Amino acid sequence: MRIALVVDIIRQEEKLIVKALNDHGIDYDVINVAQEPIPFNKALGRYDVGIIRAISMYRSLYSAAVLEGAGVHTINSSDVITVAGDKILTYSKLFRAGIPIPDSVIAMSPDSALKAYEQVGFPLIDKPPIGSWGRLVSLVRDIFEGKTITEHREMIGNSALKIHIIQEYIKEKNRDIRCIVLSKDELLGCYARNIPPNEWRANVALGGNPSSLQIDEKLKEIVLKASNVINGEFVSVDILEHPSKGYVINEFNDTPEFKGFMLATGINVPEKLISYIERGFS
Ligand SMILES: Nc1ncnc2c1ncn2[C@@H]1O[C@H](COP(=O)(O)OP(=O)(O)OP(=O)(O)O)[C@@H](O)[C@H]1O
Ligand SMILES: [Mg+2]
Ligand SMILES: [Mg+2]
Repeated sequence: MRIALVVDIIRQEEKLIVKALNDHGIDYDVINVAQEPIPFNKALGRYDVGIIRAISMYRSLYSAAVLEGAGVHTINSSDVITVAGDKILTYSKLFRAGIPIPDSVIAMSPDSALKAYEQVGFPLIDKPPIGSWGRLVSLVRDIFEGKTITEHREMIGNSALKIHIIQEYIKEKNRDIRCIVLSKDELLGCYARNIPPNEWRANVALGGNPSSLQIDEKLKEIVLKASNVINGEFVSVDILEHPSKGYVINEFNDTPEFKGFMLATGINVPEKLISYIERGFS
């Protein structure tokens, strides 16, 4: 077995994956796509599996696509990255499958965003379809803040960031829930991320404080159902707790960070991932 580990910036997570590969005595190459070009070349087929870990969504997406061209099994696949990396595409699949998501309106210009603000009502959340670590996820409390957000977004030179997901602000608990799923039907675990002072977001990157969580049947059911819908092979899922709807799926991530998860659950994620690959994806 030979593995390609695709990275751009090497985080603690990638170091832990390398350690698990070494512990299992598996042959691997680290391909840093921030430095090395990758050819459409059948020789890439020497890899059985590509573990896709670039921080940049587009680097991940296109690396997966090039490896798949040579017949490599990628985790995650370019199809999964396309959907999970884009919150609107994710919501489309989940909504169609009847899986609860935050009530959301999509606006594609500043004028339509201002209309959507009125429809949804303040306070609300406005975020772009693409992004991570909570960046640009905005709490909009009134029309003045809304006008500021729409003007700023319009100045960003990236088409996807000019699109607005305008959604209800779900503030039932001062936390969100993060789960990791492997192979679509194994829920590795979940933990709570508690929102720090002077924040509305729970991201660990923003100071969110990980704590352990009892997983109930409803949580397990919605997470696995949603993961099946988006076909995620190794994904993380963010869940919000809604006062009347119960659990709602906020988003998926196709390149899960798992430092906080390991701290809160004690579950060795890279070990599970490499064992799953070694078993032949079962
Ligand atoms: N509709 C909402 N209601 C309440 N809080 C929200 C809502 N949407 C986002 N948040 C908060 O903001 C955080 C970041 O939002 P989200 O997960 O959508 O963005 P992200 O940048 O993709 O995050 P990640 O780093 O997990 O990829 C969430 O973890 C949650 O705490
Ligand atoms: Mg995300
Ligand atoms: Mg998130």
